[in-house]
Amino acid sequence: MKRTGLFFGTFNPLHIGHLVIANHMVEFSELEEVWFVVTPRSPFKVKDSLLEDHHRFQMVYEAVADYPKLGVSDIEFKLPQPNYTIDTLTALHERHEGERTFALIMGEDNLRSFHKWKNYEAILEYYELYVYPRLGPGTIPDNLVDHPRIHRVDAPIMEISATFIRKQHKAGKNIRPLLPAAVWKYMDEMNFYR
Ligand SMILES: Nc1ncnc2c1ncn2[C@@H]1O[C@H](COP(=O)(O)OP(=O)(O)OP(=O)(O)O)[C@@H](O)[C@H]1O
Ligand SMILES: O=C(O)c1ccc[n+]([C@@H]2O[C@H](COP(=O)([O-])O)[C@@H](O)[C@H]2O)c1
Repeated sequence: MKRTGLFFGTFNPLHIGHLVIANHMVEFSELEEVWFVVTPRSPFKVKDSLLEDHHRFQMVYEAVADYPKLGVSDIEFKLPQPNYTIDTLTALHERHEGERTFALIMGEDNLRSFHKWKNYEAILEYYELYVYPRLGPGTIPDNLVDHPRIHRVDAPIMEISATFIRKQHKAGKNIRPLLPAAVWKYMDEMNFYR
């Protein structure tokens, strides 16, 4: 059984913040591989110049091509929207039963609002959570502090966002160092976020 960490996001586009976290998890936690799960529509997010699913998928695919322990999943493309993580976990579990065990990777910011996720208690009952530090307001609810299924991993804090990248790229700023080379190339050639 392979222990697979799942890193969910819209990845519009994938940036080095995402890549550093995923790589850190796979090198410095019990996780043996990490998959980026590209989400068509996140429950609490408004669509802001969201590229088509296949373009976001392709950019992740190319960015992780030479990272043997990293992968990308399109499982949510055919699931109902908005995409609730519990439903995706169930679908992945069914598809890979006996072959992989799945865990969730999440920033501290998401852990602070995790109690608003669909069936979050069920997620915690069946899956491990690997949490990395993230700046931002709010506190972690008492019942989630020291929870036996929540593991803290001391990954570096990289405060960049895809929103910043899209906005500044549109404004003509050079944001190239914030993107994996393959993502930059794809985005530039396709004239995205202009
Ligand atoms: N710099 C970062 N460091 C660590 N985690 C991040 C970083 N940026 C985003 N994340 C987290 O990675 C996951 C996937 O990110 P997602 O692409 O959905 O958001 P984003 O990069 O913040 O994009 P946007 O600005 O479009 O909302 C989310 O859980 C998000 O909180
Ligand atoms: O399942 C839920 O209720 C739920 C609520 C909010 C977010 N999520 C997942 O968390 C991922 C990151 O969310 P966000 O809004 O921080 O980009 C997103 O891609 C979803 O897969 C899931």
